[in-house]
Amino acid sequence: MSSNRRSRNITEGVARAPNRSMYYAMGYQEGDFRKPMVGVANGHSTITPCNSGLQRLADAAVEGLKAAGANPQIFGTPTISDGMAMGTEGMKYSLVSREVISDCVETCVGGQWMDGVMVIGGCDKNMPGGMMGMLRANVPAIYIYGGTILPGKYKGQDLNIVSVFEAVGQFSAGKMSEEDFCEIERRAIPGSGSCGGMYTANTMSSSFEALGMSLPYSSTMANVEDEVVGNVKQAAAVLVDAVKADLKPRDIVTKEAIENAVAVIMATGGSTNAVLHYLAIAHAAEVDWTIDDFERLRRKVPVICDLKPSGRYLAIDLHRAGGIPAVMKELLKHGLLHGDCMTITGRTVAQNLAEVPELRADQDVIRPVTDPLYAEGHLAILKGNLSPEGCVAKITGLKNPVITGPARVFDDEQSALAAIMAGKIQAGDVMVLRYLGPKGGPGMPEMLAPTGALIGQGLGESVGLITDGRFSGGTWGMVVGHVAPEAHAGGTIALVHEGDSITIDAHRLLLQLNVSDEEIARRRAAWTAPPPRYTRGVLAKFFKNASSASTGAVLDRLE
Ligand SMILES: CC(C)(O)[C@@H](O)C(=O)O
Ligand SMILES: [Mg+2]
Repeated sequence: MSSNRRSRNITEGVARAPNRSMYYAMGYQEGDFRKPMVGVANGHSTITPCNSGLQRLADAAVEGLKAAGANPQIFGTPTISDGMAMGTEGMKYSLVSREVISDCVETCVGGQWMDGVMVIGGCDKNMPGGMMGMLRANVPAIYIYGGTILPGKYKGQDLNIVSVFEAVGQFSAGKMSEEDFCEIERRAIPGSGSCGGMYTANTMSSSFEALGMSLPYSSTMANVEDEVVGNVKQAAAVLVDAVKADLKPRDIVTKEAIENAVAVIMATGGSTNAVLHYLAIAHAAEVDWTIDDFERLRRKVPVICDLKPSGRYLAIDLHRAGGIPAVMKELLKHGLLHGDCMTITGRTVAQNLAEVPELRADQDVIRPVTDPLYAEGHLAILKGNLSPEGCVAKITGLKNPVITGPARVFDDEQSALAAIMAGKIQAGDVMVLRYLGPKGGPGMPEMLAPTGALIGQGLGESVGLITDGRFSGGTWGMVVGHVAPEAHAGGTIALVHEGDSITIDAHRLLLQLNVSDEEIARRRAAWTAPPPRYTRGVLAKFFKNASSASTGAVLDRLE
């Protein structure tokens, strides 16, 4: 056992007799105090299908760690369900839960002097929250993704959660029968596992393989399949080896590793949330990374995976086509990954990929770099007088990459959704959803309800939507999120009047309010910040401490 065994701080020496005595109650025997103590951050929860299949993984983790000669210590991490909270006040707690999870991991690992930790999660924020906690604690660690969900089935159609959000728009526009609407609602989510497209959960899990912090093939497994249990057992042995080698997360999560992760996110068409989360992950890792780094990578890395929301396939189809290793092998072959990055396996990216077969000819989920879906990445950083700090848009596959139109201004999500459902939003409009940022929301909620309804009504290509809030990984269309500075911080988005002309230009990466500087200055002089929506509890803490979306909306930026 390497000299770095941190747990000796709580278990060795005469003075630690009272501390040790507590461990005997946990079944420790004399010899156990020389073994590494490894935490298992168990995200199991019956709140949501994303996390309802995790207990058997936590049980396998305990078994695997004991077999590898470690003392496992299970502790819980919470989750909320983005899919259940979407469109409600509850969605304000979604990004907050990222911070709560990272605090849980950091607190338990630090408080108990753990020698290593395995974090097991499912829903969207579990992954970034777990990674941030692992990086802050910086003891040998591995991430276990609970696994994606299988598709629901109806009338020969593969269904997933985004099918239901889009059905709301179709049904409200009279484009779907009530029977179909109700059947889609009932059948879209067939069991446990995280949302099935390349939405936020699968985006973050896939990127962790590229980051080097989870095992090859693990990020696209289906939760209901037995292979996820085998992955946990293998991960337990790998983690104990990493503890012995003192291989810590910050030895792995370097700037080059983050570039690998972002390259895979671009190649797979991943969620806009990845921008926010990798700004936060880089901050936790003390890696020098800014919002402009995404644009540098976007220009280099093509979209080579045909995945929902804007493509055809689900994460399970990607798994069956070769998984993230197949994507990484294709990118490495074309010099789009750093092959020398160390990974949790103790081997480099290139060594991990050496045995991975070339792209199979019998699949069309993953395309060769030489014949991509889109020659450049999809996650673009737009700037302009509406978002001088930068904001995020998915810009591939847009029929109308440039839109200039009258602003339709809403200071909350519910009134915007009501306007869409009532048919009050027309083609050519640019919806402005504001006071939904990190402070204004607070909690920077995701806007899948309005964007899904626009798609369902067939307005996804003709109506622009900008917000200082976020989007779900299931969002696509002419939508721009993370506008910064946010309205509550006095950003220009707060000064937009109904009917103002706004331009969203995906070619020039521009988000512009077409009003004179003098008029904007006059409006700014007259603007005052509204009072905080919450004055107690986690939302008040988030309001007080959250940094701008352009720096990850983190709570521990001291400068
Ligand atoms: C409900 C979804 C699709 O999981 C969304 O929350 C996301 O961010 O992807
Ligand atoms: Mg989400």
